Amino acid sequence: MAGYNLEAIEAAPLKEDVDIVIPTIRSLDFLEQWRPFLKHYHLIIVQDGDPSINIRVPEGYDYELYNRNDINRILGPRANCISYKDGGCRCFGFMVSKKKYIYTIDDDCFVANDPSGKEINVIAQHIKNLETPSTPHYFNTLYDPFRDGTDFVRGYPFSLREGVTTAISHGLWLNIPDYDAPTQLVKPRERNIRYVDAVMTIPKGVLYPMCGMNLAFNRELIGPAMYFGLMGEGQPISRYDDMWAGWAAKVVCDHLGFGVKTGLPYVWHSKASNPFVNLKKEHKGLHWQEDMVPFFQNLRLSKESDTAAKCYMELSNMTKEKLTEVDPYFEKLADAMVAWIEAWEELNPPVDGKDVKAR
Ligand SMILES: O=c1ccn([C@@H]2O[C@H](COP(=O)(O)OP(=O)(O)O[C@H]3O[C@@H](CO)[C@H](O)[C@H]3O)[C@@H](O)[C@H]2O)c(=O)[nH]1
Ligand SMILES: [Mn+2]
Repeated sequence: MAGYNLEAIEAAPLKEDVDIVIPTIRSLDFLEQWRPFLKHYHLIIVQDGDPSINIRVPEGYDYELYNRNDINRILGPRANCISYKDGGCRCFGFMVSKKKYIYTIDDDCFVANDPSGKEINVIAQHIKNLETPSTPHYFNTLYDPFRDGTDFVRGYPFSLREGVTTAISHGLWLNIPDYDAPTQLVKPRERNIRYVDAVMTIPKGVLYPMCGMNLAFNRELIGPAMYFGLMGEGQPISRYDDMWAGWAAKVVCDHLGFGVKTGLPYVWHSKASNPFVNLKKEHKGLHWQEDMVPFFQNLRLSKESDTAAKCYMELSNMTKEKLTEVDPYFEKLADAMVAWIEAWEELNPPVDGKDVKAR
């Protein structure tokens, strides 16, 4: 099996095909440490909060920066679908990008070291995850069979070894783990010190809690489904932006025949957000997830939905139909999902009428 070796990868793989999307309501000083790995890439900075505040971008980076005034100007009435005062605003960056791949990272994430002490090139690993197939139909017990030094194990059907195209690469975090507020409250000093040297495909039909902190995806395959929901100020829920996107994108990937991987690369997550503030923001999500997860687990998209955008419009109808009984908020979210797709298609008209179809 053709393997790959990260060592052989140039320092900035596919730099013309990747945009780095960063939501920030704080500071971009963290980019100083990322310079060796990110300096060749174009940044899309989505500035949340008060647009009159000037955010300094460290020298030497090629970037575009959008604040709330820009979002309102560009999207007009549809700007209401982009969260305010929630990291979910980052999805505006996904929409305005023109690149094939997106890497999104939080502004409190730094370069992590692997057990040998080597600094981790997150982009190189995410690109390799996205450029090699996923194996959602049958679990390989030696994990990612496309890495150097491993392969499909005995008993793995050859008819399944081609795998499927990978759409999402979900990285992890050392130090501050992405725990919900109740867990943070009972384990305030817990730190993730366990570096697991593995990349795994999330099996078809299985959902997962997607964290937006260290995440890459193929925008052409799954971009329209990566809407980070309607959260933050004026909404009854926050900090479920990435969760909503992760559940929706996974059911769309399963339907369209794309794969989702999780594991390497790691970042070093430095800031523990305030658990009491987080509890206030996410408490409805703690209840509603008991309904949202079964909703996504049980839904079936129609065969006419053969692109991510069509799947997402169908998901919006299902959200309105099935989740509004949980709370009227979901009717507003369903409408925001439609506005998101309309805005996406206005900014990203399908190239020569084609949109990426199911595989
Ligand atoms: O109102 C806001 C709050 C935050 N941001 C930016 O979003 C990311 C994540 O913020 P933060 O590091 O404070 O959040 P965590 O609890 O550590 O991270 C988890 O919650 C998710 C946020 O929904 C996040 O993706 C998870 O990893 C930072 O870049 C903040 O600057 C914002 O733009 N607006
Ligand atoms: Mn954080």
